[in-house]
Amino acid sequence: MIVVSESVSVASLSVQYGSTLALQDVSATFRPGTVTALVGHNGCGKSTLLQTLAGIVRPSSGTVRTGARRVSYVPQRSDVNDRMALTVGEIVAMGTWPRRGILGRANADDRRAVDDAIQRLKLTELRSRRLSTLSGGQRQRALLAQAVVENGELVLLDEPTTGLDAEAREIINSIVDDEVSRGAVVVVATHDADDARRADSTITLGRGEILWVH
Ligand SMILES: Nc1ncnc2c1ncn2[C@@H]1O[C@H](COP(=O)(O)OP(=O)(O)OP(=O)(O)O)[C@@H](O)[C@H]1O
Repeated sequence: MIVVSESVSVASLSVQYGSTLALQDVSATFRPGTVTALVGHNGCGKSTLLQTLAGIVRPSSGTVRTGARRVSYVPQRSDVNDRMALTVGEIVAMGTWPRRGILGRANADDRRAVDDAIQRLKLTELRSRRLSTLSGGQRQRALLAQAVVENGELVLLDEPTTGLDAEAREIINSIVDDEVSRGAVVVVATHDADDARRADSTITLGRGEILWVH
């Protein structure tokens, strides 16, 4: 159950990588129980905004307010190291680490959360397979299952449905709906027109600046 009711926001946010200004004076609000889609051309700053909300990238100026939220961030699957000798089950179980620490013992609730996420993302048959042996859609479902176990109040998804077939997209969309129903703030970077249509609001970025909000 989500209890954080205030919105997540960024104000006058700028992010610079060396001489590249990836975000410029971006201000936006993300409300609990809603999905916001970030859209725009390649390189317009979508991933940078997600990573700044996740606390991975530090702003050059401006503020990020996420409240006391647990953050679940799922990067673009092409950015995930697939040489890790980890099985789907192990990847999903890593979602319990924020609660118990890497060395902590998993309790019955942790095991139940992992089993539940594996079932909801239809990964039961793939549980013992290594990430490197999975298709793109299977890999995306495994990464999302880890985020589901984390049970974050701010859920950041980078191109979760890009290149996936209708069945995988349906599974992922139903998880996004569930996250929204439990009151999470969900932000999705996407090139997919359907994802943008499904969202409660859409922020269009162009060269690091907000062009439109609707
Ligand atoms: N680690 C980095 N170091 C230097 N420049 C970077 C880095 N990450 C991103 N950039 C640059 O910042 C700008 C914004 O990139 P970002 O990845 O946020 O865009 P994006 O909208 O997510 O793109 P895509 O749709 O291709 O995923 C681009 O010009 C990119 O080249």
